Amino acid sequence: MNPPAPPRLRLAGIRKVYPTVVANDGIALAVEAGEIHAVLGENGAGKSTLMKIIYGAARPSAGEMWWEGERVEVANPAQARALGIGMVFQHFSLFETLTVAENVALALPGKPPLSELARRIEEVSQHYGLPVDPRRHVHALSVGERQRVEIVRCLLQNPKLLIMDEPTSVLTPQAVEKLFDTLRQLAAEGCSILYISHKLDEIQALCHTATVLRGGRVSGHCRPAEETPQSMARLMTGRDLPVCEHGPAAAGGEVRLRLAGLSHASDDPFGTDLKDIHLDVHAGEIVGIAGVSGNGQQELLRAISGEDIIAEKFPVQICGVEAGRLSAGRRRRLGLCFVPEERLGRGTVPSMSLTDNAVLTAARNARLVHAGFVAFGRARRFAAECIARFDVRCGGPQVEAESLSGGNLQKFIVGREMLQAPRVFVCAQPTWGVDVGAAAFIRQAIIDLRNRGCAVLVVSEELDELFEICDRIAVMAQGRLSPARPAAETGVENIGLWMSGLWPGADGSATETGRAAA
Ligand SMILES: Nc1ncnc2c1ncn2[C@@H]1O[C@H](COP(=O)(O)OP(=O)(O)OP(=O)(O)O)[C@@H](O)[C@H]1O
Repeated sequence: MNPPAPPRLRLAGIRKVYPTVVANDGIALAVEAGEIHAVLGENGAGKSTLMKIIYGAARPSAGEMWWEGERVEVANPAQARALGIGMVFQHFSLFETLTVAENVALALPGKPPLSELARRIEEVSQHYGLPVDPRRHVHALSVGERQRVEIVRCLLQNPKLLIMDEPTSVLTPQAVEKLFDTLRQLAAEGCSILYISHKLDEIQALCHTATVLRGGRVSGHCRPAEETPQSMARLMTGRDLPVCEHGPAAAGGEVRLRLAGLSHASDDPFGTDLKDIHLDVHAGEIVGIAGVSGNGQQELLRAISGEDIIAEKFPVQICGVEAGRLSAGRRRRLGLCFVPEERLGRGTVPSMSLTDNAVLTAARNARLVHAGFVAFGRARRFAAECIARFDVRCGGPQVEAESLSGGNLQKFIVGREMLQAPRVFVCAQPTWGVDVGAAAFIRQAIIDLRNRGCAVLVVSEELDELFEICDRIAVMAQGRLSPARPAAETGVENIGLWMSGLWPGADGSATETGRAAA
């Protein structure tokens, strides 16, 4: 009898030390051909670091990697690709001004003629049900289409192992289903898949096996189909998931944020113009905005936060002040705090420390400036309080924002804004990339903020999240906003229908019922 084939990938004793943290510590892992293997763990558990080591994008401090029975050292991604390892990153790595085919050409060895490449792209995209037009420019593609390009680019190299780091955070539920079909087909053809996600129901639906990391070490293995999301969360965190406590909103709070016929043309030729948006958010309530991204949410958030100054004062009113022409700083002084969707670059300056990043938005509200000078002691204490209260796993207030794992940076930004005791809190995608325990914590913190009388506006693509925390929900489609309905009086299906722009009175002008409901 032949001895069993060695696993496709085997890791032994992988260790990675960063200056302030041991990100991976003695990690062992084996993946067989055709296996879809999840890597689970809280934010900062070391998942992305481990994937980068396998893909040659980070060098381990110690440990061994075996590929189909052979000991290998992967010094860079080109070597990983030559072995047959492909990776789709959490953040896209495409050049927007190039076409799909040109982007793909950049990742392939040699210089295949573009016409030949276009034919191969079409072949692969047809075979795996991933429609992609090789001639289109990337800037004109939706996020779902861009992700298909990333996957097709990997598949053209016939990978034997595909690594996917949180691939579904930007996808609609329908696109997730399609992606899963593709991944199942790949696995059936013998490709191994390493899959990272915080969405435990997705892991259950897709993955055959799972390795759980905690604090950089392997804390367990499981078969997701035999677990529940709760039991997997317990394996990751060592405790039960908290349940959100959400009572009814206090009635009769004053209007803190009013959008009064807000129209605004987007600066971006591929952006969405805002069209006659009406909405009131009262003290002591949470209003959610649902919708597929790219329907004007970014433009709306920019118009509210002051990143975009609009033509007139009255369409944006914050705490009774007509604020449409005020700068972002002046709006913050009125009591507005804001969490943008993009963590690095807009939410924080990547190369600055957490303390300095705290000063950037909390200087006035948290009194971090005294007599015109930054009070660094206070700023450090503020950042340290944020780290402690929001359980931000990092080396301390002095570390650079870019050294935090995605979820921990999100917790820091949300904490920094909430600790300023906002009167109006506007938050985009509050739990993007955040682990289940931290997501429950952030949702409860938003509810507590509302219970203390803050007016809260949450923009999220996750309908379950909106239904869990919001008092009223509106939908954004093609630059328009539907009436906001009490969450208890509507359902996922109804909101899903409205996402295509089909709400009562959606004929181009806000209706009286719409305005009354808003
Ligand atoms: N370039 C870096 N420099 C310093 N520390 C880093 C760097 N990259 C990661 N770390 C640290 O290593 C630890 C593990 O981070 P990693 O990104 O692997 O976690 P993760 O499990 O992928 O988290 P998330 O789910 O939030 O993405 C974290 O404490 C992080 O702060």
